Amino acid sequence: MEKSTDRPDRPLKERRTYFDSENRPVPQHRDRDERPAAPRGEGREGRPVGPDSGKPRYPHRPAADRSIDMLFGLRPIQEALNAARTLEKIYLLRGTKNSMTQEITELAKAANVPVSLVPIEKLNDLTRKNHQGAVAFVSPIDYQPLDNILAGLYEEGKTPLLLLLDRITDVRNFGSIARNAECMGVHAIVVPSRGAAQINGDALKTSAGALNIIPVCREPNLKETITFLQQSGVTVVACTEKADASLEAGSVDLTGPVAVLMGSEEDGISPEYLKLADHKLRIPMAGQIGSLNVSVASGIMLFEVLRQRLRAGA
Ligand SMILES: C[S@@+](CC[C@H](N)C(=O)[O-])C[C@H]1O[C@@H](n2cnc3c(N)ncnc32)[C@H](O)[C@@H]1O
Repeated sequence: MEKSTDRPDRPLKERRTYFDSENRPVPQHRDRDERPAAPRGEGREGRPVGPDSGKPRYPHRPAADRSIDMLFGLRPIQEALNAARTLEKIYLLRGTKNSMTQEITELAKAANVPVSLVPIEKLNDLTRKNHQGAVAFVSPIDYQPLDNILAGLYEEGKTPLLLLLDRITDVRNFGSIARNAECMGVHAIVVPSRGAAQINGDALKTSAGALNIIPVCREPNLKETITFLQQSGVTVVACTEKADASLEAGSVDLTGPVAVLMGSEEDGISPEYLKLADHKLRIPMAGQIGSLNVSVASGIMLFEVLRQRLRAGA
């Protein structure tokens, strides 16, 4: 059986800074150069592996008003970003150029919040014309930094199991995948900043509450994320109906640190991610339809990871 971990000694790469030396969250909109240095350990782009303080590694912010799920107008959105509120996405009126929209765009970029430039009709539909050229969707969850979660898992002696979702856009598929993930022992779900399903009330409901339990990490570039994970000793396994290797053959050891990669409903897994993956596995099928629903496929794949780990006594 192929061993799934062949890079035990590779260090975590440098990443962004998320916490100061007191373990307080650093607002993500600040210029990187203004941020305090990582307290200890290696960090990608100055992002620490995590302070060894015994305090919660990724504390939740004081409860924001979760009943407000949309913000209208430039000033409220700017203030929300400055207060490090978690936004799902921002719509700005196409063609508007002023200092406030420029600032919002920069703050959003630093906070990994996708911004779309949209026609006025879209904003009017959402807000009964009361938008001043800007609408934002407030997230019902706080996204968490992947580096800290990974470092925390290693420090706690756990074997990381992560789920990478490449552009899963259907909200209910996403919720259902989160439920599978939570039930199968996944430690964190990773989604791209752009092209992921909006996390909203429907997603929470379909997840049966899993999204309140399992951390979700929003990453600006999944290609870099895959490389970072591999350099951190995590084997990336692409789950694709196009793979030659079949899951039931049991040829891949999934008992080490593993990230399972699932592809989008429309296009599957991006070729550039497939190239990077350490293994590609296919779930055998006996019918005529070419592929399973991605939520079903994730459940089967994650069950195989759990099955191997239980057998190994993990
Ligand atoms: C609906 S499928 C994508 C089909 C898409 N039309 C394509 O061309 O790839 C969505 C995702 O579910 C997973 N999936 C579906 N069936 C699978 C199978 N038999 N084996 C492994 N993964 C599967 C893969 O991750 C796939 O990218």
